[in-house]
Amino acid sequence: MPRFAANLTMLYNEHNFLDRFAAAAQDGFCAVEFLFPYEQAAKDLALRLQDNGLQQVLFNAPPGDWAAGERGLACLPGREAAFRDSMERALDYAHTLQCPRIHVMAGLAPAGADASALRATYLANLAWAANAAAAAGREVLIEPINQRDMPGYFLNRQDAAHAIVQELNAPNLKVQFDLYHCQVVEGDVATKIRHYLPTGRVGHMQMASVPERHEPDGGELNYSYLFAVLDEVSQACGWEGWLGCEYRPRLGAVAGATSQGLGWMRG
Ligand SMILES: O=C(O)C(=O)[C@@H](O)CO
Ligand SMILES: [Mg+2]
Repeated sequence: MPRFAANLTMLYNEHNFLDRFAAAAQDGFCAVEFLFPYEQAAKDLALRLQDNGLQQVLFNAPPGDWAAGERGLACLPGREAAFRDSMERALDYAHTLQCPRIHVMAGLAPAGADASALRATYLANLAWAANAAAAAGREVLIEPINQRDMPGYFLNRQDAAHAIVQELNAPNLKVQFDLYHCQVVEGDVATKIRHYLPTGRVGHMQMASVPERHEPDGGELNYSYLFAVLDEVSQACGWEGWLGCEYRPRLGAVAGATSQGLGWMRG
């Protein structure tokens, strides 16, 4: 079976954020990820990891003003200074959490913006971020996200993400391959696992059912089949990454909802 990481932003919402670590460990997870940790002190998070025998495998750099609608800064001309500040903040957290990888969100394409100017800004910011992260021994990840969930998001397709990683040619810049977004945008998920994992450009994976973004035991993707493909391909090419459980439990945030929904993992 793949190595599963619990996404503490989406799972265990029946608990306070800091209590989600223990809940995940009790359910058998040994790794966690989350989106934005910045409301908590890094040292408090590190303590929860340590107390519960967990490793942090991924989190996101600050995405700009989320409440105002921003979804990352990396492709936005004129926001380079804010982007660098966000990356430095993320690297500080990564150091305390001993987290090897940081997801850097691209941002929403401003209406009417010149796509080539956005791409040039994105590439320049990613090159800077990869360089800063390399000095700290971390990886930078970029994730294609579907526009149904995030209208206007700049990076949507696997091939576009891989083209950028190839163009920048920084060994610590990789793709975050979220099977949920891949299925929504382009499909052919098993073939893409077979194609992209052996390239060495995939740094992390995530999953959820489609279209509901619930547990991976229903909807239009057959995860039993995809886990077997992932196992086979990982073994053949030596891929040793994590598969983040980035879904909203079907039962919501009622007591025990996340644990009750984990039958797919136990089976
Ligand atoms: O939405 C996703 O998928 C993610 O992985 C987040 O990090 C970005 O919203
Ligand atoms: Mg994702």
